Amino acid sequence: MANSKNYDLNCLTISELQVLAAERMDKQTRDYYNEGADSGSTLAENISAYQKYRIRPRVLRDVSAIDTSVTVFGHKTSIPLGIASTAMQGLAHPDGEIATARAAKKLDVVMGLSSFSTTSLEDVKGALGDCPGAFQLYLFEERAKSQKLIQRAKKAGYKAVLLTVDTPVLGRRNLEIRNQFKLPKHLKVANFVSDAKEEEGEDKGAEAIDESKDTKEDNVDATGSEGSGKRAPPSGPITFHTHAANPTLNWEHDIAWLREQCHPEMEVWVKGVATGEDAILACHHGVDGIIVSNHGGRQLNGAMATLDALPEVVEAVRSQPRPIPVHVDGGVRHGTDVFKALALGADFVWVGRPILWGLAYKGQEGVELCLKLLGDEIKLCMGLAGATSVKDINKEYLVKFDRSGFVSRL
Ligand SMILES: Cc1cc2nc3c(=O)[nH]c(=O)nc-3n(C[C@H](O)[C@H](O)[C@H](O)COP(=O)(O)O)c2cc1C
Ligand SMILES: CC(C)CC(=O)C(=O)O
Repeated sequence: MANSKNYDLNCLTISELQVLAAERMDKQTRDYYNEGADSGSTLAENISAYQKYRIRPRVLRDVSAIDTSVTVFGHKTSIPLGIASTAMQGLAHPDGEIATARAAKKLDVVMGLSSFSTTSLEDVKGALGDCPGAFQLYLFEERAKSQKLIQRAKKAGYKAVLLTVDTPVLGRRNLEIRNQFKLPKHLKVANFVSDAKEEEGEDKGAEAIDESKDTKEDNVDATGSEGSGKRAPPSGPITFHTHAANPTLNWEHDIAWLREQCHPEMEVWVKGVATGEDAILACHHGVDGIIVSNHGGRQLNGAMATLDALPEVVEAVRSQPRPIPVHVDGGVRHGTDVFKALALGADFVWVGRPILWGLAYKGQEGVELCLKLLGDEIKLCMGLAGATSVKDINKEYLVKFDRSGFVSRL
C-alpha cells in the first residue's frame, strides 16, 4: 500500500485540488482565475490535447534510480516543471506570492513572477532565496517604466525576463467583464507603487494604483481605442486593464532593446509563441528561449492547444544553426501530461492555475502539495514508462490517436 502518511487524504489529485480551491475562493477570484477567453474552447483544448497521446512503456530497464532534475536558467532544479507567472496572487491567499515563493524554495522549483503581482518583485526574490526566479514582463509603451522594472529585477537577482508576447491587446473574458473585476482595496499592484508615489506625491501613491477605480469600460477595451482605429498610449496610473496590453510590440523594435537591458545578467525569453514561423524569428532576434503558450487560453480563443503547437515550434527551432530551449505551458494537470510534453520535445513545462488552486486551498502548504503531487506523478510515470532521466524522454515513448481512433507512431 502507498505510504498514505505523506499525503493529504482530502486531496490526492489536481482535480480534487481544483474543487477544494473553488470552495475557498470568492466568486470574482474563482472566475478570474479559472476562465478562458470567449467560449473557453482553447482553454478546454489545452487540457484535452493531452488525451490525444498515449504512452508506450518500456520494461526491464532498471528504474531503481530515477532522476527528475533538469537545468533551467543555469540552475539544476528538482523537477522539469516550474510555476508559471500568474497575476495578483493576493486574491487567492493573504500571503500571496510570498507563499508561492516559499513553496518553490522549499521544493527547489523555478518560479515565474508576474509584473502584476500583489507583492513586490524584491520581496518575492527575498522569499525565493537562491532558488531561481524568472520575471515576467509586460513591456509598456512607456519604456522608461519598464526599464526601471527590468533594472530592479536584475538587481534583485532574477535569472531571466519572460517577455509576454501574446497580449498585444487583452483577450475578451466575459466573466471578468460581467463581474466588473476590481482588485480589492487591501491589495495593490505592488511593483508600481513607487512609480505612482513619484508621480502623485507620497500620500496619493496607494490611491494612484487603486484598481478598484476601474470602470466597466476599462474591462471591455484595454486598448484605449475608440473605434476609429486611432489610439493613444496609456497614461496615468498603471493598472492591468490599462497597461498590460501593448499593441506596438514588435520584433525589430523591442527585442534588441530588451536584450541590451537584460544581458548578460538576465536571459531574455519570449512567452506566448505558438508557431514555427515565430520560433524562427525568435532565434534570429537572439532570444535565449521560447515558451510555447496561449496564456492559458485567456487571449485568442480558437488558437491551437499548446501541445498541438509544440511540435512545429520544436522542429523549427531544431532546424536553426543555434537551437534555443523550448518550454511549454497550458493545460498541464498531471505528471503524465508533463511526460508527454517532454516527449514531444519540450525542455521544460510550466503550470499556472493548479498553483493558484494550491494557494487558495492552503497557502504555502497548498502550493507545496500541488508541486508534490505533480512531482510524484512525474517520477511515477517515468518509472512505469522505463525512463530514468529527463533527457531520455523522447517521441519514441508516445503514440497519437486521430479522430477515428487510429493510432500512429510519431
Ligand atoms: C489568473 C491568471 C493570471 C495570469 N497572469 C499572467 C500574467 O500576469 N502574465 C503572464 O504572462 N501570464 C499570465 N497568465 C498565464 C500563465 O502564465 C500561463 O501561461 C497559463 O496559466 C498556463 O495555463 P494553465 O493555467 O492551464 O497551466 C495568467 C494565467 C492565469 C490563469
Ligand atoms: C493582464 C494581466 C495583468 C493578467 C493576465 O495576464 C491574465 O489575467 O491573464
